[in-house]
Parts: sequence; C-alpha cells; structure tokens
Amino acid sequence: MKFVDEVEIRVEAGDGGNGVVSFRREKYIPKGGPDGGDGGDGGDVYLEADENLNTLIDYQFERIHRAQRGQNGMGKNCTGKRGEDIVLKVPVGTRATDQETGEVLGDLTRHGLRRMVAKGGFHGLGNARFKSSTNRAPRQKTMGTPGEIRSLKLELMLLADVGLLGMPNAGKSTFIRSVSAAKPKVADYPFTTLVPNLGVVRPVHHASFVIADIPGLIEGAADGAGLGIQFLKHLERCGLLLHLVDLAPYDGTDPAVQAVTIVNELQQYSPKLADKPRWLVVNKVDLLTDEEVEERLAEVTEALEWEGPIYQISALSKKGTEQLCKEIMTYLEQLPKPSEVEEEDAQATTEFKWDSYHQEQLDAHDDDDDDDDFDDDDYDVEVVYQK
Ligand SMILES: Nc1nc2c(ncn2[C@@H]2O[C@H](COP(=O)(O)OP(=O)(O)OP(=O)(O)O)[C@@H](O)[C@H]2O)c(=O)[nH]1
Repeated sequence: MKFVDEVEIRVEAGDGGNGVVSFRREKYIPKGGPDGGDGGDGGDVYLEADENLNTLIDYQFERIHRAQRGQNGMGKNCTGKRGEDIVLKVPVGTRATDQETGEVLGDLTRHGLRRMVAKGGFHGLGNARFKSSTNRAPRQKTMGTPGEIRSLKLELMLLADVGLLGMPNAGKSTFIRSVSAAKPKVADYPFTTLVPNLGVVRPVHHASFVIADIPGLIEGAADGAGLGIQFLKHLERCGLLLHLVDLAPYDGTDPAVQAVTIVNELQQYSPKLADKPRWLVVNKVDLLTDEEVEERLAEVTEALEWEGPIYQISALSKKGTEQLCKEIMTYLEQLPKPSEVEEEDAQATTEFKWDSYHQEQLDAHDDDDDDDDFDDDDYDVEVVYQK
C-alpha cells in the first residue's frame, strides 16, 4: 500500500564563474604578466533528511530552487567566490528521482543524510593559467560550465497520524477537505476500488499531520477484502482517532445509536484500534440551535458512556475545525516519537514491508556509517495480505 506524498520540483545548480583575461598594469611595470583569475565553482543543490518534517507539502508552493552562480575571476590573480550551495530539507523517507532518466538520486532514509541532486558548474580559468615559456601574454580564458539542472520527483510514503471514524454521511470527506492543506496521492491498491480519503493538515506553520478516514475500509474488512484489514493495520500505528458523529442526520436516525454502532464495529474489527486514544467530534452543529446541540450531545455521550474530549464542529462552515486541528497537533507533538515505542510495534513490523522500512529508518539512527548499503527493495512497499 502506498500513501504517497509527491511533488515535482526543479533544481538548478549554479553555473561556474568565468575566468578572465587581465594583465598586471602598474606604474613602472609596463609589461606586467597575465593576472586574470579563475572563476568560482557554482553552488550545488542538496537534499537533506530532517526528522522534524513529515510531509513534502512546502515544496508544492515553491518549486524552483536555484543555487548561486560562481563569481567571475578578477584581475590581480583574484579567484571568484564559489557560489553558495542550497540545502533543501525533506522528511526522512523521501526518495528523489530524476524525472527524465528515472534514476533514483537518493533515498533519504536517515536524519541528517545529505544527497547532492545537482552539481554546480566548474569554474572557468583565467589567463594567468595559460602563461608559458612560449606565450608570456596569453589572451585565453575559459568560461565556467553550466550547473546541472534537473526536474526531480520527490516521494514520501506517509503514515496516517489521525484516523477518522464515522458513519456514512457523518461528514468525514467534508471535514478532511476543509482542513487539508494538501491531498496526498493514494496509489497501488490491488483488488479493490476502495480508496481512503487522506489529507495533510497543517494547523500551524511549522508542523503538519496526516489524517485518513476509516469507514469504507471497515466495510471492506467485513467483506474479507484485503484492503480493509491492511488499512486497519496501517491505522493501528496512528496516534489518535477522531470519532465524527453527525448530530443532525438528514434521515432522522438517532445520532446516539449511530455512534454506538461505529464503536461496536471498531471493537469487532480491530480491538487494537479501539484501544487508541479517541476524541468525540460532533459535526453539523450549524444545522441545530445551541440547545439542540446540547441535548443531542448529552444523548450521545450517555449512550457511549463517554468521558473523553468532545469537540463541536461544522465541517461545512469550518466552525470549530481550526481549533480542533491545533489541539490535535499539540496532542501529537507530545506523543513519544516512533523510536520510543519500538517494542510495542514489534509485531506489526513482521507483517508489512512498509513497517519494516520504517523500522529500518529507526535502526539506522543507531549506526554511524554512511547508508550506501540501504536496500532499495525495502522502499517499494508491497501489500502483504493476511489470509
Ligand atoms: N450542514 C452541514 N452539512 C454537512 C456538514 N458536514 C458535511 N455535511 C454534508 O453532509 C453530507 C455528507 O458529507 P460527506 O463529507 O460526504 O460524508 P462522509 O462521512 O464522507 O460520507 P461517506 O463518504 O458516505 O462515508 C454532504 O452533503 C455534506 O455537504 C456540516 O458541518 N454541516
């Protein structure tokens, strides 16, 4: 299974600076020798894995990245300054592929790992270099070479941080749409047309989380379709569930009954998921008066014997959604990082290559040598269906 956060960017390394032709001209030295300096090399473009990032979303807004050109050489044998490199930070787990050749330029599998993706141009030579016994006043120089330019595809496989639970029509799609800053691509689902709804939510500038809906997938699981189970497994690693309850069902069904049904289903299909921290989010409050909201909410909480956090929102009008997402972000940020819960996850990692891939990333933090031994096969995630 792949949840792919994918962007295309263009990287342009800096051109090399040109060499120059210059001759020493000083009082009393009428025929000074050549003193044209070399240019500086162009800056390179690097990608660097950063564990503080979890999506590629920023690159959807800024697509062209240019490193600085090398400075031209100068007289008096002065070499031009090297162009500055640029380092583009990407989340750990990002793969960079050259769009034209299909060549994988780097798998950024570990925090701090750096890969050059566009090499700066080489500097041109100044005429001082061409001086020889036969040519004392050379007029040659060379130009700097152009920096590499590449179109890159950056791909990141995502784990959902938040699972969204709710009856059909509860407003899950509307909610994800209204809070998402980006929609990751969901690819490679064999045997099924069910596609989970996914969104990247960025409630504050510096942080984001991935939200995924669950319901059709539970139906899939009930039918024995692989995806349902597979997806539930995937979600078992999420940090939080939101239970979205439609407080004003258009068909007049009872929100309390609906809420209980979903929780029962959840317990039936994935006890592990049912044990996850869960928040109750009542939706469509725009359709009701405050009194009606209070009344129906009381019925829901009573039926669920609910004592956890409760949020009232309107996914459609976005009332309450911003606050909710900020609190989710705060909540997720204080959760232990995956490496701290390795023990608990040990079982899941035996079943999915995706998980072993992540595990490998975590393990890799411990060893110090470079990562050239990274095995490509572990990146391409394949679904391993349970029988
Ligand atoms: N008035 C109002 N309508 C809403 C709100 N949220 C969702 N809706 C409407 O409720 C209907 C169902 O919303 P969806 O987002 O499709 O619900 P869903 O949970 O994704 O449904 P499934 O795809 O069937 O699982 C749509 O007509 C939405 O416009 C809300 O906050 N207020």
